[in-house]
Amino acid sequence: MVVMNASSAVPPEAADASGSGAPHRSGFACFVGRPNAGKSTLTNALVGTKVAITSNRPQTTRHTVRGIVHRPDAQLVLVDTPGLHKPRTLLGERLNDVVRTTWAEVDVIGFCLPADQRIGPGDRFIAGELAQLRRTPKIAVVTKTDLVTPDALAEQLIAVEQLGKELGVEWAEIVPVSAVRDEQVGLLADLLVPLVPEGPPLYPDGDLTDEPEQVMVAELIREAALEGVRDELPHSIAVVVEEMLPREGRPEDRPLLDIHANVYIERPSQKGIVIGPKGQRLKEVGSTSRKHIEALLGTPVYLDLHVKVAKDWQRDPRQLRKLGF
Ligand SMILES: Nc1nc2c(ncn2[C@@H]2O[C@H](COP(=O)(O)OP(=O)(O)OP(=O)(O)O)[C@@H](O)[C@H]2O)c(=O)[nH]1
Repeated sequence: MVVMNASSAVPPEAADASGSGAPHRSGFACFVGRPNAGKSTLTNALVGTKVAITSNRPQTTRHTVRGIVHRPDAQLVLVDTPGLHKPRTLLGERLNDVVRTTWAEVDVIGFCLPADQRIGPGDRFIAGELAQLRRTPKIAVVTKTDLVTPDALAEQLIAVEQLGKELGVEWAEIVPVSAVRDEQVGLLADLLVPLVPEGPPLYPDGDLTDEPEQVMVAELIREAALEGVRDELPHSIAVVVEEMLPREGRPEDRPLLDIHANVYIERPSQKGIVIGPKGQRLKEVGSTSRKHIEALLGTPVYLDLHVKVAKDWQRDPRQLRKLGF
């Protein structure tokens, strides 16, 4: 596969990334891109563990989830943001604010563009915003390369280079990857590392994320609750973990973590969709998310889920705060 050097922003020591002489580097990177561009999947692939939340529905990453790539020569802290989009609700505006704040704080930005989608108005909107961030280096990441032919990929790489020229964004690199096939993911890390400053590790070895556990657990539940829901429900579900406590009186070698969580919807009419006939759907949501939570936390879990209505929570500032926005 090709890597195109759009400019020569990589300092010389990059050639010796894993070599003994190179100084240790550490810093923050974030992936931006339109909804469904593959940002979360790429974060997971780089970190090697499921930390960000993926879904085949757009706009599912609400929280800024960090994954941490530990290497002998560097530590990359990955910040995963929601997609930037034209805001229609208060929640939409808040999400965009989160994205812009994140951009201004990171050392390098990866702009994700799916290989199988034509560059559209959404991508141009983001590229235009990126052009205004003069000092932060940007890598264009062409994602999902496994979905296209080599010819189509080559065309997309050229289109991305063209997009940069047109809107005045200077790409430090343009790199094609497939997160699903784990192709060029390591190379992407190699290209990101030289763009973060020299410095000691920011997080202890072994940490994958500093997102509070409760938020990650809530995201796993939300992801399961969204699965298979076809209409506009994705924008109407929020999950809050009320309590996470080790069950008392358990033998030391057989611990159990009690988790109580509320699934919030906007209208009573949505309750049936989430719960399903005879509660079957909610049961599945519970057992699916429980498995993921157990894998994440490494302990058996008892999960107690309740569905509640928080009327029009997307438009109400007080509700938004309560739900963590
Ligand atoms: N074939 C293929 N599919 C991918 C790849 N990366 C992501 N996908 C799929 O694309 C869809 C969207 O991926 P996400 O990682 O959730 O995208 P995102 O950009 O984080 O999406 P938002 O959270 O909505 O902004 C999912 O169905 C993924 O499985 C890839 O390398 N190859």
